[in-house]
Amino acid sequence: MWKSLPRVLSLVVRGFALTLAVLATIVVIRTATFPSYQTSPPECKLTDPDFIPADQERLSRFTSAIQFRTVSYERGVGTPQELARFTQFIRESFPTIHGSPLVRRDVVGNYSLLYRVDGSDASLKPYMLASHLDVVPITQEANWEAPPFSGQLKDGYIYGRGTIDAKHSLMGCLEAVEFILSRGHRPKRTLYLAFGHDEETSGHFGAKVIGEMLAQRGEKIEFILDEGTPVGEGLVPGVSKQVALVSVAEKGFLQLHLTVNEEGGHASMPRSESAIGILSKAISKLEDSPHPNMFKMFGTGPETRMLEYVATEMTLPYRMLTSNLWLFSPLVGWVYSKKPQTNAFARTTTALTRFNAGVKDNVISPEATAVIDHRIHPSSSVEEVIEFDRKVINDPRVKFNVINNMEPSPTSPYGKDSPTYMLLQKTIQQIYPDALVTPTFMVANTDTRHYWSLSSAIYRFNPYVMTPSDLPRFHGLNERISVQNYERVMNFYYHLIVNMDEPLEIKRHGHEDEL
Ligand SMILES: CCCCCCCC/C=C\CCCCCCCC(=O)N[C@@H](CCCCN)C(=O)O
Ligand SMILES: [Zn+2]
Ligand SMILES: [Zn+2]
Repeated sequence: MWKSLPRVLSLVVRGFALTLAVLATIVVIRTATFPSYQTSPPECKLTDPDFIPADQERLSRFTSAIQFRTVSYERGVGTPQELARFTQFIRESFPTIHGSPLVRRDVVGNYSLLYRVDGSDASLKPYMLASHLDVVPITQEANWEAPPFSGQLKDGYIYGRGTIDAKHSLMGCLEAVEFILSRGHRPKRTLYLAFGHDEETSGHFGAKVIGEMLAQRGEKIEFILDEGTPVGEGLVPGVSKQVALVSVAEKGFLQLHLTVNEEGGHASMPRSESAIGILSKAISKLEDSPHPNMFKMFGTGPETRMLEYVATEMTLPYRMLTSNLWLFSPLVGWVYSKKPQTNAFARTTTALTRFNAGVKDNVISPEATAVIDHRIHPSSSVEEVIEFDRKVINDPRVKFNVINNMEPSPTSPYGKDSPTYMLLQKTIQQIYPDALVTPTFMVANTDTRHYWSLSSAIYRFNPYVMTPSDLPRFHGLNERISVQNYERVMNFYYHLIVNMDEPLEIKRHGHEDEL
């Protein structure tokens, strides 16, 4: 038996080498032949006279919009007087829209706005552009480079709460419609503009009511475009070109309230465990046990499609990994887990957002509570997340209470078979001729959850450029937008509305073979 050992070892080594050689060959072939999902930009860009300039008048309207302190604090707790003033400002600032016989304006839930611009061809299904009037509260006001409700212009940027979330798209849509109507143009297809007033606190009194109202009217919408992911610069690992990230789905969420009740008492005679200690251990376990990495689970959801769409444009190492996710998805998953903004695409995330306990320095608190904010990956579910957390905590003294939840959204159609996705892609390329376009999903939430029954084609996209250093400005310090980006925003919506005059099914602009 020992005599044959060298022969067996040699066979094993050869087998191993052969397997490696076969794998390497497959990897090389796939890297070299991986398909490109990109199309060349359309030739017909709108020319100068057809371009909306970010002139003094438009910038001043945008600045004024930022100056309204339309803050949403908690569900049902907002700033009604500011909202009323802001909607009045909108009415006065866009006289053509508000005076047009083609436009119907409904005020919904006291402050939200729903506009219907009647198209000339009633046989076409309407589409909808959405945004919101409200903003999140200010933090660290003293550290802002310009006052947060000033709309101050500084070094080519407009500063203020709402500049990127999301008064840019609210005002951009209105500027585009005002521009089109003031030129005497009537769109072929009916267009809705839906602007909720409490998106930042879940849209319960705004978008939800708009959704119900349209559903009651029996309205079916061709496609919906709301705020969302941006044109990323340096956001997608391995891609140096700009990447327009079009969210075709949205993560779910689960806000969990955890409570521990134990005996309290005098701080001089503590028991071995306290409510605070038990809850601290529980949430520390949650932080130490992230939910499964979907890349490592060989995911086939939007997270992998997002990468495959830009694979051919990646630097060689990333290109090789992405063209061979069948082999390397665990490695890609590991890379993505390293940064918060990419980790959010890899898994269900766990954020510990509140921790409350104790009333006095020398009193042992009988109760400790915490809030966990999970954002649920499209391939998981609310039930799976609760089950996972219970197993990780594994302590019956920690009581679970679901505050609020939503399953991940359905995925909207994308790619060459979806005329609406291709129309968005074409419009994006008219504004960003050098950008790649890829489907992805939203890691945060939007008002679109209230519109699921109205349309199966729901997209979330912000037509401005963002770099990694811009991400903390979302809900954060020094929120700002460049004048150049605001101009792109207005022109994106304008181009989109013009493009919607073409029949959706028909291939356009000499790119027939690509559509
Ligand atoms: C590999 C690709 C890497 C991409 C990098 C990340 C790109 C992400 C960029 C932007 C995401 C911004 C998210 C903006 C969210 C705006 C919506 C929002 O704030 N929604 C709130 C709703 C709150 C409702 C109450 N529960 C939220 O989600 O908290
Ligand atoms: Zn927003
Ligand atoms: Zn927001």
